Amino acid sequence: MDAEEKLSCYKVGSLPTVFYVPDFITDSEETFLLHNIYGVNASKWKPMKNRRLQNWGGVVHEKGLLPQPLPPWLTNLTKRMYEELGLFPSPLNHVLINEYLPNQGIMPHQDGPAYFPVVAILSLGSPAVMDFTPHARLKLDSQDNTDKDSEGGTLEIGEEKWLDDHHPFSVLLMPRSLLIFKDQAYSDYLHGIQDSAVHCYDGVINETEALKYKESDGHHCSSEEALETIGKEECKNIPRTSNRVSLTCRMVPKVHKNLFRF
Ligand SMILES: O=C(O)CCC(=O)C(=O)O
Ligand SMILES: [Fe+2]
Repeated sequence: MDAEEKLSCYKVGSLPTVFYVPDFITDSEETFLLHNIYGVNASKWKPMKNRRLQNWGGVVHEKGLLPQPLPPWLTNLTKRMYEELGLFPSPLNHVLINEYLPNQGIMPHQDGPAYFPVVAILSLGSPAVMDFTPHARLKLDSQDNTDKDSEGGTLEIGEEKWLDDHHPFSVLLMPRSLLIFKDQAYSDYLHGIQDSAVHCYDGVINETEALKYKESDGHHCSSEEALETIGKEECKNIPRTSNRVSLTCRMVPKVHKNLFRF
């Protein structure tokens, strides 16, 4: 099986370019990564308004990357992603690590133009739901909405209409899973995580794939309490009881060897 065939087994939802790989890493690899992430000098954490982050691989500018080598504890992972996924034209050279407290998230956004348009997000710690919303330019304006509404009235919130069969969708990100999205999912959609301590996973595009692994894992997940409630029909909510740490792994094609040669 080549990389493309292998990846097609992990396709979720109706877009051809969203993939969810449950248990991409093992428990001990998760522990190893968290140990290194929390072992760095405190100054490596950059506080943001609603999360904090570590930047590895160098500084990304609009025009490219001022590179720094990735630390050895990340290179096994990036090498594996490069080789196994077969989606990047050259080895991944940039990793952004985000840490979210249970009530923190990230505003809907599109990743910057400096990156090659494939992103691989590894999740650690607490589960979370990531929401994808079609870009505003793909929204029919309110006049169009009213025209298309069969009742002739105004649309309720949540009934927005989108061009070309674009629809909002959500993905449940379990610990140790890998989410990959590219092309249309990268350029036509914003992605974000709500900053609430409870996430609803009703209707996520990968419910089966995400929950299949929960029964058998038997490990001591930092979010065990949260996991217990998952999968019960009456309660499709995840209480985010502990921190979530994500590793956003990407490739910046344009690398600047010299600081002054931008
Ligand atoms: O934490 C995540 O899963 C998403 C992070 C993200 O979208 C980003 O760093 O651009
Ligand atoms: Fe992002």
